[in-house]
Amino acid sequence: FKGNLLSAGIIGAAFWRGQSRLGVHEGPDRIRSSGLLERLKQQGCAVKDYGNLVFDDVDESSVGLLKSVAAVGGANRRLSEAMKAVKMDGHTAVMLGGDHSLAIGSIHGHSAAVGELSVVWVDAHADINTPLTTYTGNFHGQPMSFLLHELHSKVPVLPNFSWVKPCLSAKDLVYIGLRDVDPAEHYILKMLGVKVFSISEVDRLGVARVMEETCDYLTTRGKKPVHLSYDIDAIDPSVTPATGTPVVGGLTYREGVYITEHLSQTGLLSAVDLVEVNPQLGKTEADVQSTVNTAVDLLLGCFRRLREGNHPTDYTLPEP
Ligand SMILES: O=C(O)[C@H]1NCCC[C@H]1CCC[B-](O)(O)O
Ligand SMILES: [Mn+2]
Ligand SMILES: [Mn+2]
Ligand SMILES: [Mn+2]
Repeated sequence: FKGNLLSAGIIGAAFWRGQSRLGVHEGPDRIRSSGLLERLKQQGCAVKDYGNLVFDDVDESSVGLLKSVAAVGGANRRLSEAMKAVKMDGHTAVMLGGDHSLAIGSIHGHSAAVGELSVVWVDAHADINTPLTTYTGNFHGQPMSFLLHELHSKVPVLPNFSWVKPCLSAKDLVYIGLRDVDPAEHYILKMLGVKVFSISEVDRLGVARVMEETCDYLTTRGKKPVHLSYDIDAIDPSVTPATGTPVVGGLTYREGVYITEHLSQTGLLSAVDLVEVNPQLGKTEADVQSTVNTAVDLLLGCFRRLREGNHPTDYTLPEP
């Protein structure tokens, strides 16, 4: 561990086949071109860009209503290998999506490097349908079912998915921002006793208390590395409209950034996904820019940016 020097390892995952709205694969390069790496360096963070993953074309096999099964499995296998490598290099990993099916590879690869971890999932949605409960067949609504030990017996064998081993326990998962959850997902969350701070809890407790309770809950059984999986649609669509499944009544910009600031100061943040930014879905260029700027600010908050201001640790005042 390099003292308290923060170091970000960036992986672009320009992948869209976990859902059906074209454009989300443009997310990584759009976030980069908005200055993410430069801004990270300006705030004293070391940065290594691992570029965008190259995903092989696969012969698709339809499995019931499931869409792009082999492509999703293959892309996530590639991402898992890349995430493990970035973590083994000692960085805090940053996975730029792409759709949320990519959390399968991101969390799997993170766990391959660090072992047991905890997950904070910030999203309007639980993304915990199994391949048998999904009604859309879109894998961005299913990633959590492949990761949880407790759901392993409910997930069928699928082409290109045999490499996935469950790596997360339900007690090490916290959701923040839920406001559009399917009945099957709600049943699963209750059955497994997963800790959920829906938007109602954010309203009731306030985001500061939600974050205190999240961190207390996750550190009760020992401090594990934290994987933050941030779906941009957790934020209110008035701020981040350029996304595939917007839902009214989301987190404010301030609440969204507070979440990342709080997790950053725990010192436990080990990997972050920033997914579902779809530049093609903004009505105006301003809509797209607002969405992308928010994504960048959320990520800067993960690397100790404070809204009060920052200065480089080695800063000295100029002498006359
Ligand atoms: O399973 C699904 O397809 C649906 N289930 C209910 C919420 C909307 C959608 C999944 C959205 C995936 B997300 O969070 O990555 O946008
Ligand atoms: Mn999601
Ligand atoms: Mn979502
Ligand atoms: Mn989505």
